[in-house]
Amino acid sequence: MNALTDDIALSDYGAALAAAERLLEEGRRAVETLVAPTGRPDAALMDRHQFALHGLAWQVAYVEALRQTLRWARRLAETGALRRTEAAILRLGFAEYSAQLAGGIPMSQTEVVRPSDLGIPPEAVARFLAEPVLARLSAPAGLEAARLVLAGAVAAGDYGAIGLEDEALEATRDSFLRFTAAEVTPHAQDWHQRDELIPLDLIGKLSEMGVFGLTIPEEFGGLGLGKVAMCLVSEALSGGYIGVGSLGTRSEIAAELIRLGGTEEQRRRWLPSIASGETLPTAVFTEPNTGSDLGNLRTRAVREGDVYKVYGAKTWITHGSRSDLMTLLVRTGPADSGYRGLSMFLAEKPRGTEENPFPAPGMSGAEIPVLGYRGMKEYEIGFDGFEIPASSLLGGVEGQGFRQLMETFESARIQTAARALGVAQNAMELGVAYATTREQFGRPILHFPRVHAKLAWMAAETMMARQLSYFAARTKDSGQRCDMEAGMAKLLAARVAWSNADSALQIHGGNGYAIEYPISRVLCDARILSIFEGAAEIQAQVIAKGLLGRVN
Ligand SMILES: Cc1cc2nc3c(=O)[nH]c(=O)nc-3n(C[C@H](O)[C@H](O)[C@H](O)COP(=O)(O)OP(=O)(O)OC[C@H]3O[C@@H](n4cnc5c(N)ncnc54)[C@H](O)[C@@H]3O)c2cc1C
Repeated sequence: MNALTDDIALSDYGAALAAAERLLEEGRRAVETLVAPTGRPDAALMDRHQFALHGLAWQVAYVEALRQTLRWARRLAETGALRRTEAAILRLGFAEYSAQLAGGIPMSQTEVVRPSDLGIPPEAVARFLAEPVLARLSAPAGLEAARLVLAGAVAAGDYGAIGLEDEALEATRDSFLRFTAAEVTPHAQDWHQRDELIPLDLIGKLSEMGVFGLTIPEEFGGLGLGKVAMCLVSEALSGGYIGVGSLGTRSEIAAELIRLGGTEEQRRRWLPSIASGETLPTAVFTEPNTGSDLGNLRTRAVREGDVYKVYGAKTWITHGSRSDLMTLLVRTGPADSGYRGLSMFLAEKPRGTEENPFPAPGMSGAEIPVLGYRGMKEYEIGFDGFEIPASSLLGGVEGQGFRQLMETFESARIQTAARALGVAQNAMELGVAYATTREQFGRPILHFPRVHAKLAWMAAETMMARQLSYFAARTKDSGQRCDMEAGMAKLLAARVAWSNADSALQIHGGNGYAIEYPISRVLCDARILSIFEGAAEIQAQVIAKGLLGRVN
């Protein structure tokens, strides 16, 4: 306990959390008045008051991040493992998020949502700020002391204990961190600059380590691990290169789709070869005119005897060419059938080459050059009579595709949060390395308060987003619905990845803008995280809906 600075005890943090929960309750009530005047949320009012609604979602995410960070600190304290590093994380995190809850949360760089935007009365904010521990938490001297402790720790390679409760998980994490340091980090910048596919021999090594079958049940050839393990592995690999940490994403999506929605025959046919890495899947959902609003997609599959013929256009398909199996979302119902007319197919395809990316009758396409997130390449794909056997309809029943996909979103978003944590960690480490070696005005730039404050905040917020993500993973592992938790984890971790990358690049000065410096890549990689797997605005919508209940 004496690791805690300024005599702020864990019970004081508990009081700060309770005050934040009361403010959140005020926020919920205020937003309900705006969007649910009759008791049930109204879709038109939710659109009209979207800024307030999404502000509420961010409040929820902040309060949950505080709750999970305090839980983490309490567990460490119980085992005597709460050191000055972790205490500084707790201090900075609580001080900053409390201040933002009262003063304004940046939903993006330009959209700061304030309590007044939600309709929270000024008296409620005043009551929150009157909580005695908040004034102590935000005392400048104590905050600066915490920043110095944390900046000193990260400069020595100590980013805080992550507090896993399971030794086997610690071992898994360590082995993947070692693998990443040896096999991924040294090559990442080269793969990015050359815009190359990640080598197949690395994919072979990942297969041997079980990356593609982590969460697939043992009876189907996987390791049968939970989503917490998935987080640790995804984070470790993404900490070297997001492309490597993302190789497993498509396998995770396909395996979840098949495990939950497939027939027994489809499970037996596909899960073992996905688990072994022999089958590389690709997720084929987005279309040129349909991204966030997937329920309106237009690519259609028409039944002709024993086959379906597919017509239409897809885009942004990651690993589209060098993959063997498409999880393909198309319309089998009439054009106006909305999400109820969608079906999911497990469509086999041959692997392509650079010269001929889609060597299959009825299929064509081209690469989309991108800023970052390289290593698997993105493609637009056209279908003109591409044939798939009727037996490849997932679950064997038409019209289930949207529901089947929704079932996988929680898992995919948790995995994306973990990828974001890896990118955030990578950015922070690059920032630390530069700040400790670059000298200006006769000293390492780390020693300037504006530089060490950036690093200390990166360390604090990365840990908070990490604890929130592990919480979402644990909730999923416990078998509960967790679309809100997964959305919060993805929302926050994606923002942290971006802000860490931006701050670390700033620390690099002009060199950060040079393509040869890895931070320039990490900045590009970080930017995608709040767009795909549900844009930040979509996550906020999901969280707010989850909080307010069924919509009229
Ligand atoms: C590098 C990369 C890889 C990808 N990989 C895949 C893949 O493998 N498979 C696949 O199927 N797709 C993939 N995607 C597509 C990705 O999932 C979509 O880009 C994403 O869902 C957003 O869709 P959109 O781009 O059509 O944007 P739109 O849906 O057009 O949205 C544009 C912007 O509008 C805002 N917005 C949209 N709806 C709302 C709303 N309701 N409220 C408030 N604001 C809103 C958001 O700011 C959003 O970013 C990938 C995309 C990229 C860039």
